[in-house]
This record gives sequence, C-alpha cells and structure tokens, in this order.
Amino acid sequence: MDTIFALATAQGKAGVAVIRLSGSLSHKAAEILTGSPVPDRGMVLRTLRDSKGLRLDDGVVLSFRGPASFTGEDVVEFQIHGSLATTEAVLRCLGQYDGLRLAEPGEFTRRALENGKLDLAQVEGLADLIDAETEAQRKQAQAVLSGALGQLAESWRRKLIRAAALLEAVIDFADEEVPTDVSPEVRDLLTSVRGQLQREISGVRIAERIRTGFEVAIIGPPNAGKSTLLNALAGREAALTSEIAGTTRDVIEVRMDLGGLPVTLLDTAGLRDTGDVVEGMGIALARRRAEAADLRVFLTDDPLATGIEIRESDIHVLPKADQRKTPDGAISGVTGQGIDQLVDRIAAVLKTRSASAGIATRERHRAAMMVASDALMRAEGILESGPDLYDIASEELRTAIRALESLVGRIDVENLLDEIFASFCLGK
Ligand SMILES: Nc1nc2c(c(=O)[nH]1)N(C=O)[C@@H](CNc1ccc(C(=O)N[C@@H](CCC(=O)O)C(=O)O)cc1)CN2
Ligand SMILES: Nc1nc2c(ncn2[C@@H]2O[C@H](COP(=O)(O)OP(=O)(O)OP(=O)(O)O)[C@@H](O)[C@H]2O)c(=O)[nH]1
Ligand SMILES: [Mg+2]
Repeated sequence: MDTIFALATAQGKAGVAVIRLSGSLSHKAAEILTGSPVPDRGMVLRTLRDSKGLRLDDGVVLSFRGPASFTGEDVVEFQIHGSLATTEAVLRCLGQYDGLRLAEPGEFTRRALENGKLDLAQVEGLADLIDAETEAQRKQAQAVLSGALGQLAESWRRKLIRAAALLEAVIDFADEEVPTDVSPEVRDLLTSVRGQLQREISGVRIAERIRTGFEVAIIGPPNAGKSTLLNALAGREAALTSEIAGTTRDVIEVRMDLGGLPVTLLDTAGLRDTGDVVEGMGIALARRRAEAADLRVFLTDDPLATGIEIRESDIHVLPKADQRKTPDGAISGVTGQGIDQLVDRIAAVLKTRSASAGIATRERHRAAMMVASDALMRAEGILESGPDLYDIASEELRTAIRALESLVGRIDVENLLDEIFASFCLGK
C-alpha cells in the first residue's frame, strides 16, 4: 500500500496549512524532511528542509502510529505557514520521495473506511459535514458522522437475526414436537423494526432538503417588487430591477442561511399574459420552478390570478407596503418594512417541516430501508400461513438483513465507493 500525501486544508493563502501523510512511510518521510526521527505519536516543532538541506519552513509535526489514527495507518501531519509557495515547496519535496504519491480525492477517508475506522454512512456524514454551510446541516451531518445511522441499523439487524434464529429453530425441528409457538415473538420483532424503518424512510425526503437546501420561490405579477425583495433578503444586488414590467426573465438563485436552514431563494419572471416570446419563455420557467419549489412567497394583491395552485404552507404578502394606507400584511424591499417578519415566517415553516427529519439523509439510505421494509412486510404475510413456510419467511429476513448491512457498507457497496469518494475534496 502506497504512502499518500496531500494538502488537507483549503488551497490558497491562510495562516496555517496542513499537509497530511498516511501509510507505512509516513514517519520515515517526516524524519528525512525534518532531519531527525519524529515521535511515534505526539507533536514536535521542526525545521523542514529539502534534499539539498535548504530550509523550506518551520512547522509543527503531528504524528500518529497506526492503528490509532484517523486512517488506521501511520499518519504524520505538517502544520506549516499557509502560503501557496510554502505548501507547493513541501508538496514538491514529498513527491520526490520513493514510495510516496499524491492522494486521490477522499483517499484518506477511504482508507479509514477500509480499516474499519468509519462505516459507509459515517463517510457520507463526513462528506456532508465538510459541505455544511448552515447550523442545521452541521447538526445533521454530525449525527450521521457520529455513527447514529449505523447504530440504528445494527439494532434492527440484531432483532432480525433473533427473529431468523427463532424461525430456523422451528425449521430444524420440523419433524419433532415444537415446544413453543415462536410466531408471536417473531411478529413483534418484525413489526417493531418495520415501524422504525417506516419512520426513518419518511424522514429522508426532508433530511435531503436540509442537506441540499430548500427552494423558496418568490412569485407574483410583473413590477410587484419581487427582484427588489430578493435583493433586500440577499443583502446585495443579485437581480436587476426597474420600473419596466417584465424586467426579470431568467430565474435568479441566491443561497442563504435562514435561521440555520439552507435556502435557495428564487426570483422569477412576473406572471402575466404576454405576446413577447422571450418573456413568455421566462414565465413558463417561472411556473415550473414555482411548482417544484418547497415553499412559495406570493407577492401580489391577488394570489389566485397567478394561476398557481396555492398550498397550505405558502406565504402571501402584499407588495409595496410604503404606498399603502393600511400596510398590514404588506412588505417593501425598498423601505425594509416586513422583511424580518417574512424571514421569520419562512424559517418557521421550514423548521416545522425539518422536525420530521430522521437520521437517514440520502436516497441510498431510503432505497436500502425500502428493500428491508418490503421484505419484512412479505415475511409478516408468510408467517400467517404457519410453520410450513417458515423457510421462505426466513429468506425474506435475510434479504432485509443484507439491505441493512449495505446501509453501513458491510456488503454490496464496492461499486458505490468510487462515486461517493469522487465528491470528496483532495486531502480528505
Ligand atoms: N490535525 C487534524 N485535525 C483534525 C483531523 C485530522 O485528521 N487532523 N480530523 C480528521 O478528520 C478531524 C478529527 N478526527 C479525527 C479522528 C480520529 C483521529 C485519531 O487519531 N483516532 C485514533 C486515536 C484516537 C485517540 O487517540 O483517542 C483512533 O481512532 O484510533 C484523529 C482525528 C478534525 N480535526
Ligand atoms: N415604492 C416602492 N417601490 C417599489 C417597491 N419594491 C419595488 N419597487 C419598485 O417597483 C419597480 C419594480 O420592481 P422590481 O423589483 O423590478 O419588480 P419585479 O416584481 O421584479 O418585476 P418583474 O421582474 O418585471 O416581474 C422598481 O421601480 C422598484 O424600484 C416597494 O416596496 N415600494
Ligand atoms: Mg424582477
């Protein structure tokens, strides 16, 4: 196994940069680079020098002896001054050592997975944690990274193994007098696991929104002040505004942190009948995006006139509060009136929805849990027919157990790994 190295911190200027090595040559490489042996495990301050003995930088050296490290292998980290030139020079020097090569994206984490330091769900949690931009995303990713999904899957798996063992006992003693009827206990186990699976399955959709962001579309007639509102919410001039009706044609997207939740705000073309072909294309696009959005903010006096079907949680605000005699329920992107309340209302709706998120966060998790749940449902049905069909029920339990094992990457995931690790940053 090669010893790999990479910049673990982001590329570019920074106070400190971390270069990480993993593999059996890590400590040896650190010894060559710093001129004397580094501890098995610990921290030292050293001068790093190139092959000619010329000084590269002063750095803190952290060393870990496998298996007690992030990857499970020997690991060494150099914490050096975070300039492009310093990191380049140290990386170039490491690249000249025999047996060392630059890591591929996600390769450190891949080794942690292969060495049993993380399960597959934890790897996904780690990827999400690195991508996290808001508090809700951070919390969700931390839960997965901590191994919560793996633990849940393991508790289900144990129950199903117990259920399968009960059935097997009956199958093995088929010709003899069976002392007890196992079916009530088996049924209880299956019902309990299936109930928890259903809860987790139904939480995945919303957990995915937390992971990738909620779409909130601002819709209404031309000139209502949609783009002005978007700019006020974004705190910058993200969209063009003008007194001419039909200014916005493309959908303008702005990513925001709304009360800890990730939101993509969509500014859309004003909805009206038009003879202008290009404006008509913009309006059709606006309708499509509004339909698909998680939440819509109607900025209009007459929501029905938009022709968009109103959903219960949609928000309705009246335009141009500053020009009204009674500004109740109205908003103004120009004066800022009602903006804070609108943000609170959007955040409140999305927070309520977020509460139903479980621990599972991905379509991959949902698909595996569906396979398990479906198999358990079939097993429950088969149990009704009595001991003669217990072998078939037992087979269904094995299907469910395998699906749960794939959740944490025990089996059946080789083909998934490349895809998951391709999305990792270099150095992770
Ligand atoms: N400098 C540095 N900071 C970092 C990381 C890192 O790799 N390097 N991490 C990287 O993601 C995160 C911390 N995660 C880590 C996870 C496990 C081990 C580790 O050495 N585990 C050993 C020993 C445990 C112990 O001593 O208690 C083990 O699990 O056996 C280190 C970091 C965030 N901060
Ligand atoms: N008085 C007042 N004028 C506003 C307000 N919001 C927007 N305007 C003005 O109304 C005009 C239209 O604003 P936009 O934000 O471009 O309207 P829009 O809804 O995006 O319009 P389209 O892109 O054409 O659909 C501009 O001249 C804005 O300055 C407001 O709250 N009060
Ligand atoms: Mg506009």
